[in-house]
Amino acid sequence: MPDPKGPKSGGAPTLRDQARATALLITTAIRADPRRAVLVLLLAPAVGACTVGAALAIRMATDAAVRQDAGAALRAAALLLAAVAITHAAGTYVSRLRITLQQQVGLLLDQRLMTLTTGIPNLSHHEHPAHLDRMELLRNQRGLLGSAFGALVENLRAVCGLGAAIAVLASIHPAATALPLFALPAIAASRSGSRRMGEVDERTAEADRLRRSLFALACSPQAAAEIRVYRTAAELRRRHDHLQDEVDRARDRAQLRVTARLAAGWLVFGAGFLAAVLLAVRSVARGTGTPGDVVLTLMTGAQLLGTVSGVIGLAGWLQQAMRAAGYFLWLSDHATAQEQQQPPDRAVPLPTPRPGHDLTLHRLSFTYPGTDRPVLKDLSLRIPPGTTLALVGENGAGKTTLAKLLCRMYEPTSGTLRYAGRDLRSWPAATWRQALTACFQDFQRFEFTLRTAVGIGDLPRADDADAVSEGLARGGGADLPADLPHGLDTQLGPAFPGGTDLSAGQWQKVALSRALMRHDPALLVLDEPAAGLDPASEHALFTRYTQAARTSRTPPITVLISHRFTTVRMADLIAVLDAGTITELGTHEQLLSAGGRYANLYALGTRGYATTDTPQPR
Ligand SMILES: Nc1ncnc2c1ncn2[C@@H]1O[C@H](COP(=O)(O)OP(=O)(O)OP(=O)(O)O)[C@@H](O)[C@H]1O
Repeated sequence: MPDPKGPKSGGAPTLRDQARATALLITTAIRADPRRAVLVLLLAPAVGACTVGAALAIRMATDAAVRQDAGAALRAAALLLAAVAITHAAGTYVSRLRITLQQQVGLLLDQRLMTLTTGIPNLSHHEHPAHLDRMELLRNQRGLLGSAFGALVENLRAVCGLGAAIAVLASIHPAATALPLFALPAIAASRSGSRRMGEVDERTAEADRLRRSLFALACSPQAAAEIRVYRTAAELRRRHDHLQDEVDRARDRAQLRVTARLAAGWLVFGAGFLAAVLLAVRSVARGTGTPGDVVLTLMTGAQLLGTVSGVIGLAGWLQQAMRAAGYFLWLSDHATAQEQQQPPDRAVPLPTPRPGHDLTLHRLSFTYPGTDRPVLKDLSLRIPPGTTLALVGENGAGKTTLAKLLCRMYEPTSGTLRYAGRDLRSWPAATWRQALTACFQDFQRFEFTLRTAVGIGDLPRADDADAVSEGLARGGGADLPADLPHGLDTQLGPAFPGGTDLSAGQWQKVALSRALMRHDPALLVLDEPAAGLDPASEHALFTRYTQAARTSRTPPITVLISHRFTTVRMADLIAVLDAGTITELGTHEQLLSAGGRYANLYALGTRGYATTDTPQPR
């Protein structure tokens, strides 16, 4: 597979890639249904080879008719019946088995895909620009993974049919065995055509991804109101069509060249076919061949034509399917590479971190992979146990990025994050995450029941009504069950029959309650947790939260990102982030009396202006 960290390959899968993809498909089929897989893999080539049986029987029948040999004619008829019955009955049986098996393979690979994509310890495959197009191709071509196995089996069947046809031609005239060679230009044209079309797919993947995202945007319920207010429907359509034209033009141009080459290849095969028939006719004229040989040449040639065009059609399918399997293997390699960056297993694994220790940033810098602009620069900071640290700063200052690093969605480019004096990388990311909980700025609206949407914040207690009610009380959502038609068991989300949609603030309360489900986390990250809450709810929530933290025996370190200064001022420690560096650090009172940036932001914020981006009143 291509370098998992590198850009798109832009070329055809290598032989090694194809061998790996074939092995992946066969082993998956065997794992999915061993009996069916073995039957299909044995019967498909046998059925392919039997396809020449009918042609052989017709040669026998023709020669028997010329000789007026009734017995031989009867034997030929029996052979014809058997060949037709075996080829068609067994062929249908193999096709049915193959179709069921390819569905099973598709499902198994879907399951593996879910495990792979959610198991990667960081977000590199979702955010790295070089990976986005591949992930998009994998998502779009995922459906081909199951049919990749089908394509493999059908190719096996066709290739065995081809081999049998060559053997039959050899029995007529040694020179006739060269007929399949005349199919090579058509096969080569088809292979290079599939490769070219694959390259076009990769080249146009970005435009196609953008086109799809415009389509999704135009159809999304979230964007519906703004699209109407700003009357952007026509503009969205124009941009969508422009991208579509770009993709279509590239595909049409490539398709034209591919078709021209294919036509030339078929002309060569036609010439070879004609030569083989002339050879058979000449043999009859010279008395070295029989009329049956001419019939057999015609039938085998026609069959070869069908088989070769089948192989060509299948080759396109197979190459496309192999490409999809290649993207799967790329993700699998990427997951392995990311896994290898985790600390090696210890003989005695480090226990999950417990609250009650310092969290320190030591000369921490970070640049997003695939970019060259540092977003965090040389940050050093000690956060004592139980401290609520508020991060403030203008949009783009790097606050969310720091939150992502704390959750190990990325690792620092240089410097370290330490907990209890240990580099966070001493723990596998999954172990570190057991010690933390978080509510993100772009939190997910999980359309489950209210109980589950909150309860999954602490899976072992997800169904425990008391634990969920406690989480709701902590997250400011105590009144939600009473407001909803079926209390905790209300299905959330408009997409479900009987589902109830929530207001933006109510969804936020669900997300916050989910984050506050866990007992005793060492770290709590709250990134704009109250942006959707009304000021009274927000104030009540944080007053309750800070009081609870101060009286708890094991309060977590809380990292709070907020543009609301009424909330920020409640924090024990405030850090002002500006273009990736900490410019001010202290308590609310210390920073106010320093009269610097924080004091300025606070004055604006408490006058009702959330950030300095908002124009100041004159
Ligand atoms: N996945 C990413 N890849 C590359 N750059 C990114 C990525 N995510 C964020 N950035 C860049 O990192 C910088 C900091 O972004 P970040 O989201 O951390 O800011 P922030 O302080 O949280 O802003 P806000 O207050 O608007 O939420 C921005 O310039 C942003 O463009």
